[in-house]
Amino acid sequence: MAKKRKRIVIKFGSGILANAQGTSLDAPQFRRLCAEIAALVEAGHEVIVVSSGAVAAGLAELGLRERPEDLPGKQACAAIGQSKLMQLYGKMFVKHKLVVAQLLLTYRDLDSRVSHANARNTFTRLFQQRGVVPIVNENDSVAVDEFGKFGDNDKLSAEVAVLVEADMLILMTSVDGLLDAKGETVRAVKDIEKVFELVKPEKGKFSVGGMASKLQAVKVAVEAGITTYIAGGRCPGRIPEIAAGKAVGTRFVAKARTL
Ligand SMILES: Nc1ncnc2c1ncn2[C@@H]1O[C@H](COP(=O)(O)OP(=O)(O)O)[C@@H](O)[C@H]1O
Ligand SMILES: N[C@@H](CCC(=O)OP(=O)(O)O)C(=O)O
Repeated sequence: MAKKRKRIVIKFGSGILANAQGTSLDAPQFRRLCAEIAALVEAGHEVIVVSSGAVAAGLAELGLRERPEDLPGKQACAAIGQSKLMQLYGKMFVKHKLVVAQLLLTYRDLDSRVSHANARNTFTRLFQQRGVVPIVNENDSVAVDEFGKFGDNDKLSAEVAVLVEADMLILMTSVDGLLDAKGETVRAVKDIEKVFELVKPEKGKFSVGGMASKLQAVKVAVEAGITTYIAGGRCPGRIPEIAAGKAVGTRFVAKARTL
């Protein structure tokens, strides 16, 4: 019998959190996404949000219109933007009597058994406290490539889903799923290896990952036995629909879990 209360990791990409110009965060969009998550928590699910958007949120303060190429520029943007991001989540979730918890992770926080266990213990304790929504991002202001950066939040969200033994991972993005060569949404994928050929090089102006990184992340999650979805983050209702098992976006079938 399907579990009624699920542990769900939901990733929001930059493209669905920034406004069209990319100069600030899209507050109405945050309001709706947070309301949909609050309804899941109210229904008894445990939800972790992996949120991009820090760099996009910091651009305007530095007088920039595009993602900076240089590392200090990106890190300064993230340092400013991360606090704006959390302020906005805090403001939206408090309306639903929910508290936000910020977890900024680097690759190093998950690459050894000890640090892995520490991170997992934090999530476990947060879930014991009903009414908390953990919000995860990469610790961009200090993580640098040569010291093992995740690089994109698709990968990070899959690692978090594995860490907490999630039942489901949902990647909310600017398209309503993986599109085939005719531009139609692929409804279900049983063999992840067969769909990499559908990836096109384009991605959102403020995004890092692109579809290739999403499929890499999906592979990690489904191989760990976690059902994964890619779905449209600007389509109202997708989050509750997926949680209820409706066929929206693209569903990637999980491999059987090994003991
Ligand atoms: N086969 C495909 N199906 C859907 N989107 C694709 C495909 N190949 C490439 N893409 C691109 O992936 C983008 C989504 O990834 P990205 O821009 O990184 O979003 P996010 O900020 O949510 O991580 C889409 O806007 C689209 O341009
Ligand atoms: N950690 C970065 C986002 C990195 C990232 O993966 O972005 P995206 O491809 O939009 O999910 C930030 O907060 O801006």
